[in-house]
Amino acid sequence: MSDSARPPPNLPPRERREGHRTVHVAAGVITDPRGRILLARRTEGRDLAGLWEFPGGKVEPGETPEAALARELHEELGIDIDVGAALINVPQAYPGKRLQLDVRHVAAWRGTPKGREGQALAWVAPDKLARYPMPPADVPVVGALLQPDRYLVTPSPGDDDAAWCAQFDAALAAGIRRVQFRVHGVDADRRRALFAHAHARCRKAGAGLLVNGDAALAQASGVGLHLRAAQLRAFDARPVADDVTLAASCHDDEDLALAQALGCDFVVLGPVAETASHPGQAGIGWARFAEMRERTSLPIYAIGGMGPQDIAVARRHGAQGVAAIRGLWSRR
Ligand SMILES: Nc1nc2c([nH]c(=O)n2[C@H]2C[C@H](O)[C@@H](COP(=O)(O)OP(=O)(O)OP(=O)(O)O)O2)c(=O)[nH]1
Ligand SMILES: [Mg+2]
Repeated sequence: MSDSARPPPNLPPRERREGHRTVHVAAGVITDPRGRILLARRTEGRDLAGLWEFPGGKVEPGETPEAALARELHEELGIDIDVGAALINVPQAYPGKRLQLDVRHVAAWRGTPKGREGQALAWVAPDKLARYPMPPADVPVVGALLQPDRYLVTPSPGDDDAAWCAQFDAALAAGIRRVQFRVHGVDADRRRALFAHAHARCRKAGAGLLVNGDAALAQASGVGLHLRAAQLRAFDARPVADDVTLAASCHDDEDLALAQALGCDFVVLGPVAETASHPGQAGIGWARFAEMRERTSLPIYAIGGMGPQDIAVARRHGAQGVAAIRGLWSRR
């Protein structure tokens, strides 16, 4: 191999060996007045045949993703569209290629969608999307459509449990809908009381609650379980029932693979940036985050120095959104 043909050395080993090319694809979330979403079934003879996808196709050289989406939806469905807000851009490794799946909302459309290339179409209610088998890159897309973009991890209460409870309520009032209960440095009675508060308030707000590390408490109280990275190696099967939310903290490719194998619903990956709790310790950065995201088919929250202001950049790197303690804990 000549020097000029050699891929850049900063790519991880697998990509370097296989010399993956990147394919940019623009796809659209088309919603009807009843809130149903249009899926198309990939036809026989193509890659990922038989799987359901968000309509769209490859961005041609020199074309913007917006123009590509409008062109593809005209060609494939016979509709004219106005491109809306970006939903998520998912980097995903497929055999022999790297996909960048750039998904936009379709703000408005004219015409009646038809499968002009022989593909089956389905209008699917959001809560039924999981019934449609999809390519790996679409799992984070469905996550971005259905699940919260912020995941609050509770701080420890120090010596003021009342203030902790008040701030917990303020976070829910500010729109937090997914919470990991994690408190250190309190005895069992205080912990029980703080958990009871969190549990009652989340139920009332319709927020999902997960407890850090404690499978028994999760089972007994009917909340989700968030596994610490070290716990990923302690289980060889999903430690809670299928209808109980399971999540995990991940730091590297091996953690991500274990979390996916255990059947996690989502994971947290980082630290992406430097955090107040580990000053001077650099994060992995967005490029590395996206690289790890490529080999996982799960919604992934970015953690480490994150706050609401980072959600947009997180989505551009394939993240579900951000997870944080300080960055999401309301300041009164
Ligand atoms: N449109 C679309 N493609 C997806 C999704 N998820 C996913 O992995 N893909 C992959 C499948 C393909 O490898 C690639 C899209 O390429 P494609 O072959 O459909 O491209 P195209 O519509 O331009 O059609 P073609 O003429 O090149 O066959 O992206 C999705 O939700 N929508
Ligand atoms: Mg297509």
